[in-house]
Amino acid sequence: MAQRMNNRPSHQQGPIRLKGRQMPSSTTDQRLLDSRGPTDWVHTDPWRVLRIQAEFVEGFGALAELGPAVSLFGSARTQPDDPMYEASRQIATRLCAEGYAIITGGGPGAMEAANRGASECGGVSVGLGIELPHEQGMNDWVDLGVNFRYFFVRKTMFVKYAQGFVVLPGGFGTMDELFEALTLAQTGKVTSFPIVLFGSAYWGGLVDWLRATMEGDGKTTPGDVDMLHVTDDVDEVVSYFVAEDD
Ligand SMILES: C/C(=C\CNc1ncnc2c1ncn2[C@@H]1O[C@H](COP(=O)(O)O)[C@@H](O)[C@H]1O)CO
Repeated sequence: MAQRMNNRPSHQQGPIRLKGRQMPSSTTDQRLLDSRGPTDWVHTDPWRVLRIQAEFVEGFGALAELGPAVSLFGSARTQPDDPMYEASRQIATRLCAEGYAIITGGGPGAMEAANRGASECGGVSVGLGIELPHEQGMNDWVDLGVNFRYFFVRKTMFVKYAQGFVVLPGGFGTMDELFEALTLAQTGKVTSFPIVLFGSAYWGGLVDWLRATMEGDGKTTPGDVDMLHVTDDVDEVVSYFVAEDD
């Protein structure tokens, strides 16, 4: 059968070849660059899903090769003359000397102290910042900083890239981070995740309540509260993590 000659012009669009009436009057790049159109879609959930994906991609990319790390939490309001500021700095320095990177929320107070300890020790000082209504900016001691729009994306990073948590006295933000880790450990979503509460005077009352009232009322299983290790001793914090790794 004779081959039908067909030299009509064609348009290649990625893997697709178009001819005749299927040919577009402009290129994909022209449509991308020349037009604006309505902008409402920027404020819709499908677009947010892409932004959320982008945050995960950026976070995973920045932290994938971090090596062993500990996340330190504590009040954004801890002042440099508060003994807990120095404690946070010391804990970070000592963990850094054992080869751990230090991850914090990148803010002021106990976070700044921990980043300072890690940076001064020559280790990896990570800050996972969060967009807040009153912009604070990252503390000056963060050497590797990632800023997040979404709390839940940021919280994934704290858990995914750390071997455990050290929690210094703090407010709602600190409690949120502590109880997220406890819930993940209790439900088996993370295995072997040491959580140290530093400062027995601050945490003792909460731990007593968790045992006497929450566990006493059957709302947790006996033994759940033992996931929390309370101490006032920096050496003990360090040996708790080092022993876990052995
Ligand atoms: C409110 C103040 C500063 C807020 N800046 C913060 N920057 C980064 N991360 C923060 C900030 N505030 C809270 N966080 C996170 O929660 C934890 C501390 O919260 P708390 O309520 O102070 O305990 C901390 O670990 C961060 O991850 C200045 O006054």
